[in-house]
Amino acid sequence: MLTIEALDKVYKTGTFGTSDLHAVRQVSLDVQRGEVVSLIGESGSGKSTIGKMVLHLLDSTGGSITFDGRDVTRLGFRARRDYYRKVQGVFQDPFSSFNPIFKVDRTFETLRRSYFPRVSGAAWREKLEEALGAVSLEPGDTLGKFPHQLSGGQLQRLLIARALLLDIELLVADEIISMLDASTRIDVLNLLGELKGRGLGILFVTHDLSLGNYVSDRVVILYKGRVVERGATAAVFDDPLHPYTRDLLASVPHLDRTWEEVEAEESARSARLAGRCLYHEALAAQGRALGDEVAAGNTPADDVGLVEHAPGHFVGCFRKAADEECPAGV
Ligand SMILES: Nc1ncnc2c1ncn2[C@@H]1O[C@H](COP(=O)(O)OP(=O)(O)OP(=O)(O)O)[C@@H](O)[C@H]1O
Repeated sequence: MLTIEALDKVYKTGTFGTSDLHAVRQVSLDVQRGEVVSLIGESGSGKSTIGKMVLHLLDSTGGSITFDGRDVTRLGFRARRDYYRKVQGVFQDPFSSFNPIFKVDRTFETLRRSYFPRVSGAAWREKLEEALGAVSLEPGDTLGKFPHQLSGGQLQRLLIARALLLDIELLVADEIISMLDASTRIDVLNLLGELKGRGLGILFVTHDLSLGNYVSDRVVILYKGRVVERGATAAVFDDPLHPYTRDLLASVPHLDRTWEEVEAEESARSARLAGRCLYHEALAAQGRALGDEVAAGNTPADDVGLVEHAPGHFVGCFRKAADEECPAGV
């Protein structure tokens, strides 16, 4: 459904826009129907920039984004409208998505005017109640209220309901639960699970590894704008290969294990992987001469800058992720 290939974003910064900030580098990933893919990385790793490019809120600098095979990086007005019927985003702060001086209903009315001008009042009401039901909200509890009269979780559900009114196929969920309290978080996560069960594809943007683990089928680990590892959630979480992924995982508290157990496991893994770069080893095993491939202008991997270390489990160069260049020049 959604395919991103070698996506790049350079922001112009500085007073006169003379400096470049390379926020997203050669990122490739895909999201299929009925699948949750988590984009995980620390603050500043480029997650939101990718989400915004998918939502056409930002232009990319290079690479491609296709939806069902159609390039969506350059859309005209009408094509953009059609795209937004299928792809919608929900963001971190639900309060800032509503105008505090209007009742929440206004958000739905705006949508109705833009997309459903010919739908009768009764039919619209039915459709709205159905969408609210899908996110477990009672119309009587939420409609007719001002944003400050509702909780963050209720507002976030209203935004998801708004997206559902368009029969979307892909939801970009950017840190949508970071501002919610623990019990509401689980409700919203479970809701995402239900929506996925109904065939929705979800690109779930988070800095929180445990959330990524909870909801997603596949994870993409991002570091300084670059994908360093990606694969099935269980594969990446059970056998993290890239040092950055391992650092991220080691920093998550485990309720079921003592700190000593986690440390022992991590030092055994570090010893196993010490001094090795699985990226280069895998390429060597595939009999590829890195230098020759690069000189020929080829991408020396199955994916941009990644090798498939195990089926579906991709890893990048261990050193390129840091600011230093890859010693093999890839
Ligand atoms: N409009 C902009 N102009 C210039 N630089 C930007 C702009 N937006 C983001 N950046 C920079 O691009 C990099 C990636 O930012 P981005 O917001 O995508 O990261 P993120 O992983 O989503 O972080 P967070 O989790 O904190 O939102 C950061 O260094 C950020 O400062």
